[in-house]
Amino acid sequence: MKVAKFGGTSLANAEQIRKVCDIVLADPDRKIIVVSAPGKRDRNDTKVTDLLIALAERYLAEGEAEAELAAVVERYREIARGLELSEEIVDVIEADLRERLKLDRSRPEMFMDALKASGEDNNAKVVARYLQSKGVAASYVNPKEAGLLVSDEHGNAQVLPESYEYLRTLREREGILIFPGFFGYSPAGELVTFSRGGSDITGSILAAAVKADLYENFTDVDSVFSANPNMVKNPQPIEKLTYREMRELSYAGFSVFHDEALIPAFRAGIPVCIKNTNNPSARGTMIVFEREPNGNPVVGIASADGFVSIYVSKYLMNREIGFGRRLLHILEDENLSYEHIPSGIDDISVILKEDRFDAEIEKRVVERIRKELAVDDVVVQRGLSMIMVVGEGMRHNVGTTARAAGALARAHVNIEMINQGSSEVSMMFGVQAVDEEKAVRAIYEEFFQSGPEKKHALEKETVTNR
Ligand SMILES: Nc1ncnc2c1ncn2[C@@H]1O[C@H](COP(=O)(O)OP(=O)(O)O)[C@@H](O)[C@H]1O
Ligand SMILES: N[C@@H](CC(=O)OP(=O)(O)O)C(=O)O
Repeated sequence: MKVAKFGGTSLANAEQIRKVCDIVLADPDRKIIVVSAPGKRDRNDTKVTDLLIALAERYLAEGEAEAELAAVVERYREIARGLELSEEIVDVIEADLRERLKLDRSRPEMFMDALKASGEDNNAKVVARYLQSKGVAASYVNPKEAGLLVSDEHGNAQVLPESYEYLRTLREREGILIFPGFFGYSPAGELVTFSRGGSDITGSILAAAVKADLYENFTDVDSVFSANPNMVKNPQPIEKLTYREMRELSYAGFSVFHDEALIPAFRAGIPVCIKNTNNPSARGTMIVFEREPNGNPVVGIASADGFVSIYVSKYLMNREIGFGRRLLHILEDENLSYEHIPSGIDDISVILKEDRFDAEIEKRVVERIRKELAVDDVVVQRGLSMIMVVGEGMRHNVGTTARAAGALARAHVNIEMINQGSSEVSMMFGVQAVDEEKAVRAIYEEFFQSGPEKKHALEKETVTNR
């Protein structure tokens, strides 16, 4: 049995949905189908999830949002017409949205999640209806009734372990099951969404629960590439990645697959395949426990902007017991999580996501660090990008850091910080956001375009993350 997830771009309009259904019907093992909300039809389009956020925001602010509601309903109307479905499904969707708008607005996060999730929920109903119209035994599955239980952190849910047992019973159901991605229900029965892009997580949970032979993740590119194709022209496709490599890469900016989506499949030992809805015969990228080395220590280079660094220095910091704990405690009091902590003898930097660190929080945090930790200096630097260089082969390969740093120096990119990840399969460079693309291209050229003479032939062992 296979679980197949189709992303927003794969379901953006009627033509795409027809392709998806052809793919589903082409393989009888594709039994559980996870769908996203309709995504962008072209570069300048808006995803239905973003239309729904706009709808919820306006309704929360003004108690009225007819234009925003109409924009969402129109997307489904266009799809229903293109699929030659009766208009009745559009009425059902509009009625559903109007019901959701009646929910308690005094709890904006709950209200927002209910609206956001309608994108996948209604799309799952459309896809099921279309398959039924073709005489296929397909049915929509409601995540509540199926037992997809999640924590109650709105917009950032985590699956609860008991879900797996409930969801396992999906195996026994007849026909093709169309399951909406992106949300589950808290034990109190409230709808809660995963973070953005979270339909990938739903697919992984279901694949783990039903012990699928394969989790297929259909998107709009032939494979995962060794660098973001929006930054590097024709980057090398990747045939195979280990779970650990993919987790590092997706965490660090490969938006093609959600970084939290790997864990359920990994724990259950389910291989993941990233494939293209628009070119299903392309082999795609397989994500597995281990892969053969290919002579290149680096498999991919990811990047993301929007980071801030808090640099703290204090003479003899290394001898002060509890310094790190007290520093992190200050962040914990502000409900801040951190991303990286490169450190030296007398200094330490804490890297955070910038969007959660506004000027007010910054002032409080800096004051407390100065006062409570009696430091020599504390400097906040905003506008940073993190470049992550990833590859299992880096564990056995001396000199990878020097090659990457050399490439950055030649491209005149100033390195603000380096963190050789403890996982040994990644290294991180902090650079100014303006230099992000230049940095990615420079490292890409070093490891993927410099000719065979530069490739390290040292990597002998099978790379593994078992
Ligand atoms: N390294 C990469 N390899 C492949 N695609 C990437 C990479 N980095 C970023 N992307 C982008 O991810 C996109 C697919 O992800 P997403 O838009 O979330 O798709 P979906 O709608 O299928 O969920 C691709 O179109 C591509 O622009
Ligand atoms: N529609 C949701 C969830 C999702 O996974 O979407 P997509 O498959 O289009 O990335 C979002 O936009 O966040």
